[in-house]
Amino acid sequence: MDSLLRHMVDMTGHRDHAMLDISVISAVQELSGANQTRVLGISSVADQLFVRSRACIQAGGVACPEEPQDSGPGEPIATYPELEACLRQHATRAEGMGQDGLRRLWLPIWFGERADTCLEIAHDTPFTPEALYMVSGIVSVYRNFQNLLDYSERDSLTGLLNRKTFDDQLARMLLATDADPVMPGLAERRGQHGAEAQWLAVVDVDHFKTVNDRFGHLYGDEVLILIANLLQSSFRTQDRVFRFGGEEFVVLLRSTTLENARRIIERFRLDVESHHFPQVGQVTVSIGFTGVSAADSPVVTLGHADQALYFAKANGRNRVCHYEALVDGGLLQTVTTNDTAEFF
Ligand SMILES: Nc1nc2c(ncn2[C@@H]2O[C@H](COP(=O)(O)OP(=O)(O)OP(=O)(O)O)[C@@H](O)[C@H]2O)c(=O)[nH]1
Repeated sequence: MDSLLRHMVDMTGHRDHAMLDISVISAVQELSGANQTRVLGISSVADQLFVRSRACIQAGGVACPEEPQDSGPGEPIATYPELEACLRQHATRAEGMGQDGLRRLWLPIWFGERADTCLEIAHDTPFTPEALYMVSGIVSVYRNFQNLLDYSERDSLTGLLNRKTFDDQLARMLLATDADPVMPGLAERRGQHGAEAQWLAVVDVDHFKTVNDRFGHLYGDEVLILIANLLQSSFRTQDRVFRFGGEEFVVLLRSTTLENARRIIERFRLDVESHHFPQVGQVTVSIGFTGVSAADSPVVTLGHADQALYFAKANGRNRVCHYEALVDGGLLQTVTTNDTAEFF
């Protein structure tokens, strides 16, 4: 019992998803005597589900060997047929046998209709009912705590990440790409040339005040939710999408060439333009984007993308503008003083 309490205190002391993942697998691993425990992330890309290991621990508390962080969205769900069937049936657990001869128990963490996290426990003997009962209890605490973390990190209208998490996500992206500059397997980069970099785009709905004024705030809110959905389906799982408030969204695009970044962002702009918004009809967005560098503070980088966005707004709207190209073309000027930049 002491051990269980100690793990509960540890789990609920975290304010960070990554640390929470590690503490839940440590608890399950130690208390159930499993051979290996993993937290799996489940993501949807172009209506296909993919599974990726987010954290893993082996018997004796030994961390599993690191997996490459960015080898695409992960393994197709078909690699896990029992889990696939379990998700389709909205069930709370699935069991199967791995190629290594170990039994597998999968426990998806459901939030309403979605389960984007799943615990996987590998063990060589069947679980006793007591062990299963205890693991289910840990999973419930994990789910509640994830919910709480999500609540503080996400925008309540759209479910996107909120402004509060931006600086941290940006720092993580820069750190991860420093450590792992090569990302094989991404469709967008196949056959492309040019240096890969990180990009930040600011997306703003055009004439949104008119949408609210003509159709009311409820339809305005619906437009924001649909744009958030389009953002999530247009960008890759490695990218990060935020709602900064009002009708402004920010996207961090990870490791791609300028040509690809422009193409992906342009594709999203077109997706919005061609989407039929119920009652409202057509809605368009203007977008400014810029390269991200560890040398610039988040405020400076956001300022660059904002300047490109204002340029797009002032020059017809429903368009994508690249800050560096505008500066190179003499259409924007930047004067850098210390850590900040001023624009004209
Ligand atoms: N429905 C709804 N409206 C919001 C929300 N947050 C901000 N707004 C509205 O968004 C509108 C933003 O209007 P403006 O900043 O004038 O910009 P705009 O009309 O989009 O014009 P341009 O950006 O110049 O194309 C305001 O009317 C705000 O009240 C929200 O959460 N829901």
